[in-house]
Order: sequence, then C-alpha cells, then structure tokens
Amino acid sequence: MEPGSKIYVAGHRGLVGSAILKGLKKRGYKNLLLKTRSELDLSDSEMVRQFFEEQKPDYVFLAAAKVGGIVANNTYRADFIHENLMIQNNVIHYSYLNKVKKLLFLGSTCIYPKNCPQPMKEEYLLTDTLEYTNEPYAIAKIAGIKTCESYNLQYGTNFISVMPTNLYGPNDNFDLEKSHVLPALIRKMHLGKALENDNWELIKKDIGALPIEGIDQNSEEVEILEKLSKFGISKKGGKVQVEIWGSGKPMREFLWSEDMADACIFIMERLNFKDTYPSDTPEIRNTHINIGTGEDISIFDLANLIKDKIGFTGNLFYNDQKPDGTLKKLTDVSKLNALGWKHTMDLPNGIEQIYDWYQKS
Ligand SMILES: NC(=O)C1=CN([C@@H]2O[C@H](COP(=O)(O)OP(=O)(O)OC[C@H]3O[C@@H](n4cnc5c(N)ncnc54)[C@H](OP(=O)(O)O)[C@@H]3O)[C@@H](O)[C@H]2O)C=CC1
Ligand SMILES: C[C@H]1O[C@H](OP(=O)(O)OP(=O)(O)OC[C@H]2O[C@@H](n3cnc4c(=O)[nH]c(N)nc43)[C@H](O)[C@@H]2O)[C@@H](O)[C@@H](O)C1=O
Repeated sequence: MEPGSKIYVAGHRGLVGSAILKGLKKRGYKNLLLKTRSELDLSDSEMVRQFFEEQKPDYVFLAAAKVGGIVANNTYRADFIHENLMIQNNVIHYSYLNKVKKLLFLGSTCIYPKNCPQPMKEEYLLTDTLEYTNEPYAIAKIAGIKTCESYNLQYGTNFISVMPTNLYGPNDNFDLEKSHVLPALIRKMHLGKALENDNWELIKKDIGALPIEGIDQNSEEVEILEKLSKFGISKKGGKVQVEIWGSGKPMREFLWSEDMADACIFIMERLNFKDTYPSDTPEIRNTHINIGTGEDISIFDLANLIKDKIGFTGNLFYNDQKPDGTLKKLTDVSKLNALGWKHTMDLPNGIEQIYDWYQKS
C-alpha cells in the first residue's frame, strides 16, 4: 500500500474497523474511504455496485459484519448467516469487478471444528463438524474464505483471509445479552460494584449512556434492580451477585483489537495471497492466517481477573442453563510469528485499559 492509496475500511465504527482506521492514520495513510451503515448498507448489492464503480478503492479491509456473542449467534441464527453472506458476497464480488488491488477478509477462530486438535493450525479448517451455537455464522465465514480463495484461483485476484481469535478493545459492544464475554463481564461487574456501593447515580449514568433493553434509567430504584436481575446482576440481603454464563470451564484466547489491527495492516503491507497458500496440496484448506496470542485462559479465571481489576467484591454465580460453546479454541500462531509479527498487549493490561476506556466513554 502506498501513502496515497485509496483504502476503504468497511465497518470503520466497529471494534476492529475503528482500530484499523486508527492504525492506518498512525502510519500516515490519508486517502481513507469511510461510509457509515446508513450511508452505505453493504447488504444492498445495488448500493455496493454503485459505490465501487464511483469510488474505485485500491485496497479494502472488510471489517463489516453481523457480530455477537454466543447467545446472539445462537438466537439470531438466520440473521447471522443471511447478513454475513450478503455483505461479504457484495463486497468481494464488486472488489473483483472494480479491480481492487488487495482485500482483507476476516474469518474467526470459532469456525474451526468444535473438537479441533489444539493449538489449531490453519489446515484444520473443514476437517470436522462445527460448534452448534455459531454454526450459521461459521458457515457464512467459511463461505467468505472460500469465496476469496475461489476468486484468487479463477480470476487472479489478491484477496487475503485472516482468522482472528476473540477480540476486545475500544468501541466494543457492551450489550449485556448480545456482546462477547469480556465486555459483558466488564459491564456486569462495573454495575455490580456500583450496586454494592448503592451508587445509583453511576448506575443510572451507565444505563443512560448505553440503554439496556426494557430498563428506563428514570424508573424507581426497586424497579431498575428487579430488571437488572434479569440480566444477571442482583442484590439479595445486602450481597451483590453477578451471573457468569455456563460452567466457567471453557478456555478462550483474547487479543487486543489494536494488536489485531496492527496484524491486519502488517499483512496487507507485506503479503500477497500466494504467500498464504500451500504450494503442495490440491486439497486447499489453509489459505488463511491465524491471528492470536497463542495463550488462553478459562472463563472462571477471566471472571476473577476482571473482578479483581474492577474491585467488585460480591459473588459470582455460574449459570449452567447458558451455553458453554466450544471448550477450547487456541490458535497456532506460528505462521504469523514466523513472518515477524507478535502481539504486544497482555490480558491484565488490556483489561485495565478497556475498563478505563469504558468509564470515560
Ligand atoms: N469481535 C470479535 O471478537 C471477533 C470479530 N471477528 C470479525 O471481525 C470483523 C469485525 O467485527 P467487530 O469489529 O467485532 O464487529 P462490530 O459489531 O464491532 O462492527 C461491525 C461493523 O460492521 C458494520 N456493519 C454491519 N452490518 C452492516 C451493513 N449491512 N452495512 C454496513 N455496515 C455494516 C457495523 O456498522 P453499525 O455499527 O453501523 O451497525 C459495524 O461498524 C467481523 O468480520 C467479525 O466476524 C473475528 C473474530 C473475533
Ligand atoms: C468471537 C466468537 O464469539 C462467539 O463465541 P464464544 O467465544 O463462545 O463467545 P462469547 O464471548 O460470547 O462467550 C465465551 C464464553 O464465555 C461464557 N460467558 C460467561 N459469561 C458470559 C457473558 O456474560 N456473556 C457472554 N457473551 N459470554 C459469557 C460463554 O458462555 C462462553 O463459554 C461465537 O459465537 C462467534 O461469533 C465468534 O466468532
């Protein structure tokens, strides 16, 4: 990429897109093409066609998608497969027709088989059945990787796919039901601590800044308390309890979003699709690159780490009526590390930074 290249970041207000935008600006890229969802709905093929024909971007970071945590994936199954297929089909196809020089597509480690050997190497994709809770999303993402691969092989495009682990950072989704575990636990324990201190000003400020479905910040405190308990934050006999979904046993690997963005830009600046493809097998399963830290932590330990960092002193209750999902999905990052990239942010520091960010925003 040249300093003046026209670079389109799709989804630039989301967790990953905003970090990519920040990273590109930091490196001096100035010709950045940005559209909000209301300006350009990427699931609308006519709008996408017009946009690419008019704007002719040189490079595309495809960070727009329908994204959510385990319960959102399991509940809105049709939306996750439909919207993701629409967005990626439109963006990839019109990138090809308009001669985009390079495109980066984002998969996710949850699309490896449910019982994948650990750590997960790139070639383990499509070797076994998927985790049920996110199967529709995973199938859309696998289709995205295979779309890029097929356009490269048939049309000679230069579309690269990466496979990020669970991400967190500024501009994450802090919804109590639809978000991923790390932002959800930050918010639940932040509210739990406020409840321990009877800090209703803070609780109402939090709900005002980021509405919780069905809760009016101006309601009576007893009513707010009753409704918060439906989201797993409750107070009984003076003791506050925060609910953790599942058994606490699943292991997850967490990568700071700005490290993820750095890896994406690193790959776009240095690699072509051929560098990421195996040269010796007709059965291509590993045309993508894992992005992660190579280290994981149990949800139990994560919850206690967040509890300590926030200073919440109440109880944690493990609700086995909520799904655990995949028990382990640790990336093998040797391919990326061998290219010279490694993450910089460790989890304890990342949690401190994201909690700071959350309190200020
Ligand atoms: N978060 C994670 O832990 C992981 C994420 N990924 C992948 O990274 C990518 C980005 O995810 P993340 O940043 O977390 O997601 P976010 O939900 O934070 O951001 C997604 C972005 O996509 C935009 N978007 C969604 N639908 C449309 C549409 N129809 N038209 C235009 N824009 C749209 C959203 O816009 P708006 O805000 O206006 O709705 C938002 O800016 C995804 O491909 C995801 O699968 C992979 C692994 C883990
Ligand atoms: C990134 C990845 O994200 C999704 O997969 P996931 O890793 O299972 O996502 P998660 O962050 O929602 O949960 C991780 C673990 O944590 C537990 N857990 C505890 N308490 C809360 C809680 O309060 N909220 C959430 N969300 N999870 C909780 C939860 O039960 C699970 O065991 C995919 O669907 C897929 O879309 C994908 O790509």
